[in-house]
Amino acid sequence: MSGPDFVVLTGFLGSGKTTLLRDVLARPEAADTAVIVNEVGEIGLDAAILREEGGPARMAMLANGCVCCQLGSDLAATVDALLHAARPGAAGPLRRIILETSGLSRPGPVLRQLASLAEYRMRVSVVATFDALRGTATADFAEAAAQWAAAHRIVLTKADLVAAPRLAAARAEAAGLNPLAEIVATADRAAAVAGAFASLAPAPGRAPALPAAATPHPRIAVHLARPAGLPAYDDVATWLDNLAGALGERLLRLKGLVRVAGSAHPLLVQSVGTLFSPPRPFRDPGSAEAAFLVVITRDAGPEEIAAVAPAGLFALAGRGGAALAPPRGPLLARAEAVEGPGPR
Ligand SMILES: Nc1nc2c(ncn2[C@@H]2O[C@H](COP(=O)(O)OP(=O)(O)OP(=O)(O)O)[C@@H](O)[C@H]2O)c(=O)[nH]1
Repeated sequence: MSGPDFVVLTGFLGSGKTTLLRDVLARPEAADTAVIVNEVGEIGLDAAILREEGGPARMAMLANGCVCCQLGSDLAATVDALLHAARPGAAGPLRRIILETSGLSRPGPVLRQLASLAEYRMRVSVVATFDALRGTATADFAEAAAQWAAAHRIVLTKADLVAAPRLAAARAEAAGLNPLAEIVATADRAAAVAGAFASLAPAPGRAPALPAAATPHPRIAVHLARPAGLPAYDDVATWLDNLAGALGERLLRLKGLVRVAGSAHPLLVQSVGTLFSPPRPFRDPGSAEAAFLVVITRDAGPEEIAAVAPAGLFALAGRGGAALAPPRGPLLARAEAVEGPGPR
């Protein structure tokens, strides 16, 4: 049996995370939702209603049964406390936990902390806000680029402040930055709020379409890598390791299905930043022939990826900016296993 959905709500400073949270908490279906916020005051909670002072998590029960909790120093302990908290009058177990992260944080380290809670079998996903008014203006911040690239879903905010053509353009920008993400782009605020936190549908086992034009920001590139043949597992593992080492923080996201010699099913391979989920067989029948990796990078051109050893393992197609920065060389922080979201 699987546990609750765990949504990491990310997005740059001022992009509308707290407003989105406040709006979802006002909905009747939020009764089985818990939220973890950095600043209790942010969503208009009176600190005085927080009833647990000494425990690992300070909590408040909202009128509709939703639990609100302040992030403690230890995320795992906070989540643990939430899942075990008594909820008077609540119908059943929590169905969803939403963590609002700081506007200047990257999702990767949060996902790493969640890996220690694997026993709860939560379905973890990353939802990022994208300010329709500002668009890609914040993409020069490495954190903003990392947030969008990590997202399974990107929600356009401030749609009420822009005209329909700008909303459509913003949708295309978001899709161009991360073709793996589902995009919620609607001027209907209620639909946007509901869509932002709905359970994610499984993704088809095929490569997403690359944007027809360059990505909407010159420093962010989306590459489609296809294996040149049927590689050995060890060669793919070495290539991924070398890619993470060569790009370091410039590797924003990687996801795909790769057939390897001796395996009946393609392997689902994915990372958020350089944090890799353990590769696992992807048994979707429609994916038997699938073989592709989508690699989203910042300041890294296709030639740099093509040079990763073993060279020639993948053939590259790419869209995006030129390599602006020289390779930084292997980072000490290496790929680390995280329990990522399921195949999508
Ligand atoms: N008109 C309009 N204003 C919005 C919307 N979303 C957010 N805002 C405004 O934008 C500002 C920032 O919104 P927040 O929700 O606080 O953004 P945030 O991402 O939580 O910001 P940080 O906590 O600083 O990272 C506030 O003044 C909000 O009222 C929206 O959909 N429409």
